Amino acid sequence: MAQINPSILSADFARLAEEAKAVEGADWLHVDVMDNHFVPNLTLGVPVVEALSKATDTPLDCHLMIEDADRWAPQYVEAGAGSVTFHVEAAAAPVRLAREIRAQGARASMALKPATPIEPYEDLLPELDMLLIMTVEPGFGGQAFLDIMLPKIRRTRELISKHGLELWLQVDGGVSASTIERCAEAGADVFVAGSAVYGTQDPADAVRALRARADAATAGATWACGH
Ligand SMILES: O=C(CO)[C@H](O)[C@H](O)COP(=O)(O)O
Repeated sequence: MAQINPSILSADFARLAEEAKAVEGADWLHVDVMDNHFVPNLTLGVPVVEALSKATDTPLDCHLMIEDADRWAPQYVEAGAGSVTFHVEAAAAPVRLAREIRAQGARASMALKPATPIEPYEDLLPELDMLLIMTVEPGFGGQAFLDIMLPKIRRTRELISKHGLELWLQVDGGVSASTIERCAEAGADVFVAGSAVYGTQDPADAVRALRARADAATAGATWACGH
């Protein structure tokens, strides 16, 4: 079954605990950490993640859009994240970092910006629990989905299958009712959605509807039966 991870970037930051509760039933809550250096936007850090982890039973999927990921990622595990995604462009030692995150008991995930190809990182895939392919330039919610990322999603799914890995394949940016099927058909199985969830009257229902669309698009796909 497809996993839907609402992004709190599109939530009301003055009511984060309520906004987290509004999507209980989602698989993970996606938490966008931005430092105004790696991306041109500033959001939240370790203390907010710690508070959020106490405010919801939904596990936290922290996406670090920050420099010096090697230094900071372990602190997000300590703060309560169940999955930590670092950008390969911001990590000095991605293999060591992934091993450290796993040793702390969390899922280790690596993200690629749109211009970063997957091929140089094929040998790293067994070190990861999830690979995130950005489908917008990271930094802001509400951007248009980049169709040109679909071949990269397809090639990544082929690599995962070729190596027989359990790796989850996440997409983030512009995922909505009109784009999720294309992502799912290309091989994604974990979907981050910000405005398509929090921009609706009923966020929990939006999560269910997105999951149903993704599942319908991948019915019968051999890789779509996990989780
Ligand atoms: O990482 C992100 C931006 O860098 C966000 O998670 C993403 O953009 C979600 O927002 P939307 O679904 O509205 O595109």
